[in-house]
Amino acid sequence: MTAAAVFDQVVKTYPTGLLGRGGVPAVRGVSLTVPAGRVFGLLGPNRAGKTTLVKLLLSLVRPTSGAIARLGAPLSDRGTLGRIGYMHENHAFPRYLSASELLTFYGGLSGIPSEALPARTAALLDQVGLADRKSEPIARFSKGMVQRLGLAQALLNDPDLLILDEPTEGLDLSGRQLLRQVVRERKSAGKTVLMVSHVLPEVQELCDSAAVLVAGKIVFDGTLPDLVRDPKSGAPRNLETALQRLYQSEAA
Ligand SMILES: Nc1ncnc2c1ncn2[C@@H]1O[C@H](COP(=O)(O)OP(=O)(O)OP(=O)(O)O)[C@@H](O)[C@H]1O
Repeated sequence: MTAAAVFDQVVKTYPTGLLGRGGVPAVRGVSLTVPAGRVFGLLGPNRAGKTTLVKLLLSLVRPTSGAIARLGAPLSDRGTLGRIGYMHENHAFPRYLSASELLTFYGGLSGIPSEALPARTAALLDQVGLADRKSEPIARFSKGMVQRLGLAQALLNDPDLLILDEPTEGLDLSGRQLLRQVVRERKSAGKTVLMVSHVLPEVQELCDSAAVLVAGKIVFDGTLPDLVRDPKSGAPRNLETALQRLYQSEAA
């Protein structure tokens, strides 16, 4: 099975300062494979470079060096973007649109045939619990409602790779339950989910494997059971303890 994403020695330094002479090293030589058909967690402290890796995969920023394969093709193959769904950590939807209009707009951009759009948007709004508010402007939505809409938007094209960046931020208990259900359904359908999250119970419950990024470098890449296993004694630890140890490797 083709990997959903392969990063090979990827470096991303954001240019800063006059004429871009300075630079923020966000990703420093990352080699990583996100297997297809699995739920993969991307973990790490703030500023570790997680969102930058996601932006590189989505061609929102360009790598400084290294190579990236997206759904089995190089980044230059833009067609693969149509097979990805992205739930952003901070949605910037036009607030004058209604939920229904927004999904219709994005559905059109994703190439969904216009005759199929009404049924698709209605089904998704129902799935995320917004059917009764579908005609109201997004400006009237709570944060959790916008998150639900963001999830619906990311699912519009039935993506082979669903990328969730801090998806549970602002979601209430039923919203979190919905998200868990969506992730499980994607996996059962053989699709890949790449999840950036600081919410450890969700990571532990949903992810098959994970990579831990610290200061732009991978410090762990493996299964969840391996992540929580104490390297010396082999005994299982809780995920928070395991991550704290890894995050301390930042200074190394
Ligand atoms: N456009 C940009 N220009 C300059 N520096 C940037 C830019 N975007 C991100 N950075 C820097 O790159 C580093 C990694 O940022 P990134 O957003 O990838 O981290 P993250 O792991 O997603 O963090 P968080 O958990 O806080 O969301 C940080 O030092 C950040 O300040």
